[in-house]
Amino acid sequence: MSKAHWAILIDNNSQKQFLIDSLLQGNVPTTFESLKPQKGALFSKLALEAFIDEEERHGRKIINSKTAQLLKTMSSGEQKKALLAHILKQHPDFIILDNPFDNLDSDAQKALRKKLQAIADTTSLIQIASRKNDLLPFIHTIAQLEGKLLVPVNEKEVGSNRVMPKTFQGTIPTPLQPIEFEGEALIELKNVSVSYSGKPILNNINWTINKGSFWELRGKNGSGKTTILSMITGENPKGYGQELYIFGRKKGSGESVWDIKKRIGYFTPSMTDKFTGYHTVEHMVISGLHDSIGLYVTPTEAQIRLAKEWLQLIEMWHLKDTLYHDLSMGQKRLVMCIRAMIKHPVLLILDEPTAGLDDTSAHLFVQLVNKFAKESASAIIFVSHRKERGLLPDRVYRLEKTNMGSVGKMV
Ligand SMILES: Nc1ncnc2c1ncn2[C@@H]1O[C@H](COP(=O)(O)OP(=O)(O)OP(=O)(O)O)[C@@H](O)[C@H]1O
Repeated sequence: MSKAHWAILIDNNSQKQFLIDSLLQGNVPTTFESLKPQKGALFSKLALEAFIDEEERHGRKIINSKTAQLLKTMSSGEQKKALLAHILKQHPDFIILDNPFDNLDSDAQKALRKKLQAIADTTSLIQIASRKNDLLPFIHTIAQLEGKLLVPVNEKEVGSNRVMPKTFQGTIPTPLQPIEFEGEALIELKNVSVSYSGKPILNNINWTINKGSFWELRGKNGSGKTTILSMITGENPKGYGQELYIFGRKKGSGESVWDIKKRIGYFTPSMTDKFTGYHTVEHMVISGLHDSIGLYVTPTEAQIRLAKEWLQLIEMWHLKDTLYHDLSMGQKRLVMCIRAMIKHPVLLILDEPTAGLDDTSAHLFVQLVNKFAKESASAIIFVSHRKERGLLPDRVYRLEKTNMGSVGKMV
């Protein structure tokens, strides 16, 4: 007989971690009574991060023991594949799939759907989903997680991704001290190629990012998006000896990493998924002016005023004294976004910023990015796998995989 499966829809108010912990500890809500004495496994970004941590701290390779490559350096698709293979080897009775399709391109999503369909005969699946379009078609028992409470949902009532249109009132606050940059081209890659251990990843990439331009960077898993970003932020040594110009200076010509960092605003969800500090919302926003996550110095009056304007813009001023830690996921993302924007960086990089957000929160996030693009002089690179509805980039730079490494196409 086939196994029982469940889908749990979550939004900003869902206490997802509470549900996951309860299920794994055998403290299951009545809906899941049949799972009680059984062995569960977790397929999630956090589970992956725990393995990456283990590797970094103790040098223990667990899910990637068969390859020489560090888990941290694998693409999202490669990491998820390794995690699923590891889980299946343990033969769990049930698997909790926490937003399993996040960070995966359409082919990888298709392959994962097929795989999950195949294991559904022998293993119970509990899919936690922020986006309704992600629901697995063979799961018919659906509930909404409201706080800690599971509320059954009729399958027919699960609508498509309809979201309330929302626009932000007011204007983007101006910076305290604009960061100057003379010249038009912020970043130039001329015939840049990268390979790892002889495997070509990027093949003759030509891409110029000019002042004030708004780019979406697209490409399948493993196409080299992170590799390009890490060269732009100065963290990847592969840029040395190549025609790579960062804020007008050739890579390796004595540029300081600090000079690069101060001109860049950066946000990717993993920056804060593991952040455990106790800082207020107001201090988190101000910390963007110091390039730290969390504030470790006393803010000035002007900084406090500026943070107020930003928090008013996103309608979160009333939460200024709330601990960042206690915000919902959607609220956290908006706060981290304005933290990256507050200094009006010359270049703002948002790396898959909407992963894990429900439809409404993702929509709000996109509106804020569009608004900033329109009202500021900053250039933006927005990386996403999903065609993010409503995003209005000027141009798209797409990496297309070939056997000789990815080539770039401007769309
Ligand atoms: N330090 C490294 N050593 C070996 N291989 C690496 C290293 N860093 C990246 N790679 C490989 O380079 C390829 C491109 O990885 P990258 O992370 O840039 O892709 P991506 O487009 O960002 O993928 P994703 O969307 O899945 O995050 C992958 O196959 C990855 O395994």
